[in-house]
Amino acid sequence: MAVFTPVSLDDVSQWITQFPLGKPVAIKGIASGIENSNFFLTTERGEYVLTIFENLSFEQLPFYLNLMRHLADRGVAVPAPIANADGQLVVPLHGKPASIVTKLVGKSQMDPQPVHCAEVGAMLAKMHVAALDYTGTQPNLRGLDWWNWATPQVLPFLSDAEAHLLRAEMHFQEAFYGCDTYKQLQQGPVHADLFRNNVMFDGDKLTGFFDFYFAGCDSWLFDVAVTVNDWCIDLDTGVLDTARVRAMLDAYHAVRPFTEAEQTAWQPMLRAGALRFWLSRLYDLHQPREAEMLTPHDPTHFERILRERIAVAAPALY
Ligand SMILES: Nc1ncnc2c1ncn2[C@@H]1O[C@H](COP(=O)(O)OP(=O)(O)OP(=O)(O)O)[C@@H](O)[C@H]1O
Ligand SMILES: N[C@@H](CCO)C(=O)O
Repeated sequence: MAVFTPVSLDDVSQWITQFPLGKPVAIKGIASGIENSNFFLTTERGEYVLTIFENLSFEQLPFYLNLMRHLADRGVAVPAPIANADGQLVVPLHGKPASIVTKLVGKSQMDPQPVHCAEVGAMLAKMHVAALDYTGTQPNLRGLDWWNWATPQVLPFLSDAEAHLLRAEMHFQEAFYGCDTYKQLQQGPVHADLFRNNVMFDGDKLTGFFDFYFAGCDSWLFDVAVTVNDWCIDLDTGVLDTARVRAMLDAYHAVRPFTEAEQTAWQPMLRAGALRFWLSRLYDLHQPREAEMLTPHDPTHFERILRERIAVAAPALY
């Protein structure tokens, strides 16, 4: 159940007059999602998603919502945030920050085929290019600095073999992030959490990326690695499926050609993408936030992926 702050039609009838959306007709809580309270909101003008943010603040949210607005304005398939009469995308509701965005058609594709991976690859490249002139700045808050901070927090809970892997991989990634090739990688706003459950499909057609709340500025290649590590694997083993990897990378490359530096950095970056989620899942498991309500994701999934990426070279970028 993911409605932490209930909202009724009565609650929104006055509140919504600040938006150019006409009268509200229906509101329905969305059960999935673990971070925020989400609702499908139907008004005279159409269908929208209303989100009440349970953890992010009024100061933090503009980076994400302005980025989504920027992308939507440039034809990238993302929910378009709706501004109120004062041009604000984030406004209080029941004392918490809230926003309204357009509703994407379709559902998540949890058993992706090469055709879906190609759609994701092409839209990801389009998104990277479209975000280049976005003026908001924020680092990836789950980047190398966070890994360095989180590592000592989780080490006491790990077996010797896990601790050895984590220390060795942190050492490897520190060296990689410091090398000349890494410094040549194109950086810009990235989604950084583009898993299967954060993309909507209508049949085989991609209708949108959503859940931008881990977005930040990082290398484009990191975004590609995170996405490949979720969309193009056998979920039981973490082994890459060459047909899906090729479909995603070729479609990306056709929109925004990969560079030589990216080709060189590809194998270590896939390891970085696996380490990031191994570490965050370990952290959420061993250091849960107060009031955490749901079972954390399984860290061993990403430990397996990391070991696999170390042992077996992935298909080349191009
Ligand atoms: N713009 C949208 N259009 C259609 N459906 C949406 C939209 N935004 C969210 N949803 C639906 O709401 C669900 C929850 O959204 P979301 O994943 O963003 O929630 P969350 O609380 O931020 O959770 P989590 O961090 O677990 O992903 C999604 O799985 C999706 O079904
Ligand atoms: N995609 C993340 C959860 C945060 O959205 C994970 O699978 O660990």
